[in-house]
Amino acid sequence: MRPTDHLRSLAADDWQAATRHGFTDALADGSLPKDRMLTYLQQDYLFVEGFVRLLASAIAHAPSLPDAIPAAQFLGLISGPENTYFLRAIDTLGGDPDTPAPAAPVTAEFQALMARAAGSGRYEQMLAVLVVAEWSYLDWASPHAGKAAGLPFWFGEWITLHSGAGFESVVAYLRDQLDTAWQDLDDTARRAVEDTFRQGVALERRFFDAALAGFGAA
Ligand SMILES: Cc1ncc(CO)c(N)n1
Repeated sequence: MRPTDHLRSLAADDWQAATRHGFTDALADGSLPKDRMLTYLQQDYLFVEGFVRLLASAIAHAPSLPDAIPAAQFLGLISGPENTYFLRAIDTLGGDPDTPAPAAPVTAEFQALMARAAGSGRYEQMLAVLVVAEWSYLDWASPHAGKAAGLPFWFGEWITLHSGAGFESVVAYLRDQLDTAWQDLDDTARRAVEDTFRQGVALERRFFDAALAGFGAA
C-alpha cells in the first residue's frame, strides 16, 4: 500500500465525513445560504495565509529543483487565480476582503498546525499537512465538477479550483513527494507524520462542521 493510502486509512472516518459533507453538498447544489459561504470564505482566507507560508517552506525544503517546481507553480496558482477568486467572491457576497475576520477556534487550530509544520524543518511534516488539505479538497470537489458551470461563480469557481486534471496533478505530485520521503523515515518520524496527518483530517472535518453552522455567528 502506498504510504499516503496508509495515512488516509488511519483517518478513514474523519476523511469520509470531511469529503462527503453537508456543507459541500449544499455548496454544490447551490442551496448554501450566501452568508454561510461568505463566513466560510473569510475563515478560509485566513487558512490560505498560513497555507501559502507552509507551501513556501515546503518549496524551500524540497530535495531538488525538479521536486520544488510543481509546488512553486501551485504557489503561483494560489497567489494568482485563487487569491483573486477570494477577493471577488468575498466582495460580491457583501464582505470586505481588506478586513480580515477574527479567526474562529478551528481556524486558529489549523493555523497553528500549519505554523508548526512550516517551522519544523521537516519536509515530511510539511507534506503531511499539504497532502491532507489538497487531497481532501480534490476528493470532495471532483464528484461535483459537472455542476460548476451552472452555479453562481462563488460556488462554481470554488469547485473548479479543486477539481480537474490540473488539480489532480497537484495532488499526485504532493502524494508522490510524501510517499518518497516516507521511505527514508525512521519509526519515530513515521509516527509523527501519522499524527500530523490525522490532526489535519480531523481539522478539515471540523472546519466544514463549523462552516455549516456559520462558525458560531448569530
Ligand atoms: C480548510 C481548507 N482546507 C483545504 C483547502 C484547500 O487548499 C482549503 N482551501 N481550506
